[in-house]
Amino acid sequence: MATYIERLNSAILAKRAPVVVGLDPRKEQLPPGLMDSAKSGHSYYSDPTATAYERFCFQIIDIVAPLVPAVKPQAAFFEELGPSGSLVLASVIRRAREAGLIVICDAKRGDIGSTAEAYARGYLAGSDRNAAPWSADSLTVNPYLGPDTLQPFVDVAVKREAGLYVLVRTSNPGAAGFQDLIADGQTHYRHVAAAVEQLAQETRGEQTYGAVGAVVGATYPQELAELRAAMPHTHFLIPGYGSQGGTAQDIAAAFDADGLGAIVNSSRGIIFAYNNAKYKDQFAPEQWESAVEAATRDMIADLAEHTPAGALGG
Ligand SMILES: O=c1ccn([C@@H]2O[C@H](COP(=O)(O)O)[C@@H](O)[C@H]2O)c(=O)[nH]1
Repeated sequence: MATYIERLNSAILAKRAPVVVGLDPRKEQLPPGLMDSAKSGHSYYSDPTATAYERFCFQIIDIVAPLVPAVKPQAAFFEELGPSGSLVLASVIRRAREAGLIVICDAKRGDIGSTAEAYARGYLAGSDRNAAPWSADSLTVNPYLGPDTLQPFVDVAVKREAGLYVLVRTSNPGAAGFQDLIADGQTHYRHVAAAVEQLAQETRGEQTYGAVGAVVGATYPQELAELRAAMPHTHFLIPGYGSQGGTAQDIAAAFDADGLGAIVNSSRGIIFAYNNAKYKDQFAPEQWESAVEAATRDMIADLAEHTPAGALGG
């Protein structure tokens, strides 16, 4: 089999796009008709919203699978629905993997070591899709509990050829509140970055990038450039492009000269593009799928034009 980074890089090179489409279904923003048809027709799930989320995500997967290497389901929107949402999350992950997509599950897990191991076993399937019930290729991880709590995730990830993305510098407006606090003359996020880079080095084998990556927000271009220099073996998952204001120019520094080293997420900007001012005039709400495709293609072209991702496959 192949490691997470080998599978991810070959998918990025095949699609010539370092783009991950976020699957963040929100009931109030679903395209017209989806909720009504889920309520009226036969459904496997007791909650019609769960049925609507599954259909919506399956349709998005079908549209984006030929265009991008990866999807990132946001566990929160599925968990919000309770047990049926958790079943849909598993089913969406499975469907995405069957479509050939790399799946980054954004669940931001973290706990004391022995509990962290259970999270890792539940989410990290890696190269063997049947190895975990939520059979993701990689998982986002919260490092707040300390370095010892990252190790169980790393051990499971290495064993199963899976990946991790540890929160280092997040995209939200209040990121600096805790992450920029100084200890021993350095910001908290730089301490986390040093630990993550160490784990990336330990797990990279012959590859440039290790199994342990970092979440770095597109909304803080200066910190992103600084972290890229400090973390040469760490793959970056970059949220904050599009809806949160991050631009392609803001994230150009994240890529290496081959256009690798980072993958950029957009969730609302793609899946709810039909509702976005840029696409509203071109597509009626019933044409929401065409809006998804147009927004995905536009993001790919934007990154190709304004970042070293233009070098992919070239
Ligand atoms: O620092 C972070 C970490 C995670 N996220 C998640 O990414 C997506 C972003 O969605 P958009 O609609 O493209 O803004 C969402 O699932 C967040 O929970 C993040 O934004 N920032």
